[in-house]
Amino acid sequence: MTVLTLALSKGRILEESLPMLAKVGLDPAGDIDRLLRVPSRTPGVSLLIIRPADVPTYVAYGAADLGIVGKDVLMENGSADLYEPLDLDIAKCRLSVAAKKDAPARDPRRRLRVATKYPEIARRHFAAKGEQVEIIKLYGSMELAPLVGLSDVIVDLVATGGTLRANGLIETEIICQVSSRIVVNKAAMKTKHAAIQGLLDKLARSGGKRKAA
Ligand SMILES: Nc1ncnc2c1ncn2[C@@H]1O[C@H](COP(=O)(O)OP(=O)(O)OP(=O)(O)O)[C@@H](O)[C@H]1O
Ligand SMILES: O=P(O)(O)OC[C@H]1O[C@H](OP(=O)(O)OP(=O)(O)O)[C@H](O)[C@@H]1O
Repeated sequence: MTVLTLALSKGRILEESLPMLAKVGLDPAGDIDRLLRVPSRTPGVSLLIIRPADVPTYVAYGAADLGIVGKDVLMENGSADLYEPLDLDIAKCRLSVAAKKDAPARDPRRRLRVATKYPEIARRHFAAKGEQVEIIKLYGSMELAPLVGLSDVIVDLVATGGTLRANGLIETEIICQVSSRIVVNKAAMKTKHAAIQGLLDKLARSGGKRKAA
């Protein structure tokens, strides 16, 4: 019988979280190739392997009790429906503004064009500076946009800076630091408190940083 369901962000976060999950017996019990729901090595805890952007939705609706997801996704989609008790300190990067290294000066009467997968974060960032911008929503390869004149700047994740450098872009502003977080369904935190707390304690002991309440 499933006692707890944990939603994992497939891709980079899954790869980076597996060593920590293995330490506490929460890694998949078998091969996860193509499987979307798998038992973990802890009886009663099952795992969902889903796209990062879907994790907050599964947890908010209670289809999963907990999830692992990047702070970038939480900031973009809003996380008011979720508790965020632990910072796992993995998949670390930052959200930044970047532009072409040799970009010519822009006509100040024209609004800055910003290409990004994070329209809400970008809008909030520029609004806080009193700047009205035109946001162009993209789904990947943001670095291409300034190179082909689609946008003046991008808002994207930067880790080593290698992708920016390879494409002749420079980081002009850091918006915030990003790492992966544990999120918890608010109702489950009450109804399954002991099981969830036990799991959070284990993850905290294996490297997760507790967030102030
Ligand atoms: N270069 C990076 N270094 C460290 N962490 C990163 C890096 N890029 C992304 N991340 C983190 O990993 C998360 C997932 O990134 P990943 O590239 O695996 O998926 P995605 O391409 O955003 O998702 P999807 O498959 O749904 O398009 C991001 O939300 C972010 O928190
Ligand atoms: O500063 P760096 O170390 O180069 O990392 C930054 C890159 O990493 C992410 O892309 P990812 O490699 O996940 O590819 P994707 O966006 O196509 O999934 C991000 O979107 C950047 O393109």
